[in-house]
Amino acid sequence: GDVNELRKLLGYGGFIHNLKNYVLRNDDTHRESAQVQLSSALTLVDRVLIAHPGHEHANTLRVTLQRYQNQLDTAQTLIESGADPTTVDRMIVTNDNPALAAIERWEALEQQSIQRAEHSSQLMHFGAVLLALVAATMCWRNIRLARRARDMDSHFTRLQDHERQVGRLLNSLSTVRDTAGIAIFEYIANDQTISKGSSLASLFEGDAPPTTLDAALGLFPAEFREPLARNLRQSVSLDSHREFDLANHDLRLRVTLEPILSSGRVLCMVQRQLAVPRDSLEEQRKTLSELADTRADRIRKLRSGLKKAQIDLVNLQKAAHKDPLTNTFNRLGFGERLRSEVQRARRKDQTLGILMVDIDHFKEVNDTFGHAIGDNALQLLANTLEGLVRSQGGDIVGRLGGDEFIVVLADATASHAERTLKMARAMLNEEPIPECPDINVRVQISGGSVTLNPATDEPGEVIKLADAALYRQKEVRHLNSNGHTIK
Ligand SMILES: Nc1nc2c(ncn2[C@@H]2O[C@H](COP(=O)(O)OP(=O)(O)OP(=O)(O)O)[C@@H](O)[C@H]2O)c(=O)[nH]1
Repeated sequence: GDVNELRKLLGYGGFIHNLKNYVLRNDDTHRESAQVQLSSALTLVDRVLIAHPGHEHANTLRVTLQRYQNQLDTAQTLIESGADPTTVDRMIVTNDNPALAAIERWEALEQQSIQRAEHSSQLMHFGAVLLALVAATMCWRNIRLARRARDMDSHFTRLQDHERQVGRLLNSLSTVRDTAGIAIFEYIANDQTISKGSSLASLFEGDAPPTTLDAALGLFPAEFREPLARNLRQSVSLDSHREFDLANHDLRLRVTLEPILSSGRVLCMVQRQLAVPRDSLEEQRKTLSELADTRADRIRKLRSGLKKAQIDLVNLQKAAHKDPLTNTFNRLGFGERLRSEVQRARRKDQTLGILMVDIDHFKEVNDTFGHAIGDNALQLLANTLEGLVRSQGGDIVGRLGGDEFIVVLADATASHAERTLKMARAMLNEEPIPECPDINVRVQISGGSVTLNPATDEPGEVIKLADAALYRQKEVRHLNSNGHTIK
């Protein structure tokens, strides 16, 4: 606005024009107009310079306007002093108007800055648009992401629903598989006439219901017909079931027949067919191998039990044949061994030496030192006799009861037995009874000996003879010892 105003004040019809008219016509009105225009222009420029002290074009214009003021003042002085107007005009006023050139430059500059401002505002505008675009894009992306997240959420929910549905479906499928095979045929029996239950009419799908017993029975599997007919006729309860493998299916059909009774009569028969999953081959194999393992385990246990029982039996047999205190044969064991020894001797045509032994006054040992010491005396005698017989061969030592022992010597006679008795006495004479408080006490024995010839003798009789010989000797010893046998 200032530049336009200056152009008006200084341009065509402005200061130069009025100055020229004043000089050439000496017209004060033109001079005053020129002065007003020049003053206004100076005021304007000064105002610009106050706002923009360093304004290059305003400064140039200010200098030019100062020169104009000088021209006007000089022209006025010359004109008033009567100088020739044309000369003054030629000298002072020229057609040249440097102020206009300055204004032009100023204007160009302003134009330029306006353009720049416009340019930068365009740039800013562009930037703003760009930012808006970026923001919009981001916003749009966010929206898209949010939408995708929501889509995924709902997709996930749908998947879960689907999964639940599939689960339900699978459950119901297995239920269906278990129960789909159930078919119920119901018949009402009325004596020999069978009529179909009306509520189950649909099962026959339009076929005429069976009206006779035979026709109705024909609907059941062959193996049920006979028992069903019998039960229907006899009006008794039937509880029967059969299972069939369904060919080409992994299923077994379990068919049951159940009578519905009323007042002791069969009202109707209900046949239930239940399809059950058949064990897979692998499961069957597994079950079989488990069964085999269990059986093998049981057989192993049985075997080891049997072995133990056999050992126990042998031990028991041994125990049954032995005297637990002295480990010599008891009466039972001795009898068995004697029989086999007699047979052997008979085969070999040999005789046996029999020796019966008894402790003298054994009762006194028990009474004086107690039963435990008495036991030790019995063991000492048994060990002595065992030590004198041949461990390998047919010799036998047995305890017939109490303090009475018997010795059988294979391939021997009574004199062998007598020698054994002497040796036993000699050894016992050297040996105190174990743990006996009186170390001078010795086990003293009496003995009776005989020869057993299996070819002619009866063993029982021979043993009685030996016993008699023993008691004879006992009597002699008692007599000699005067009743004092414990030394
Ligand atoms: N310590 C002990 N004593 C026994 C056992 N069996 C029997 N007796 C005892 O042995 C004694 C046998 O006595 P008898 O044979 O009648 O008499 P004895 O004192 O030996 O007299 P004689 O034979 O006539 O010399 C009894 O007192 C029985 O109680 C036993 O296993 N251990």
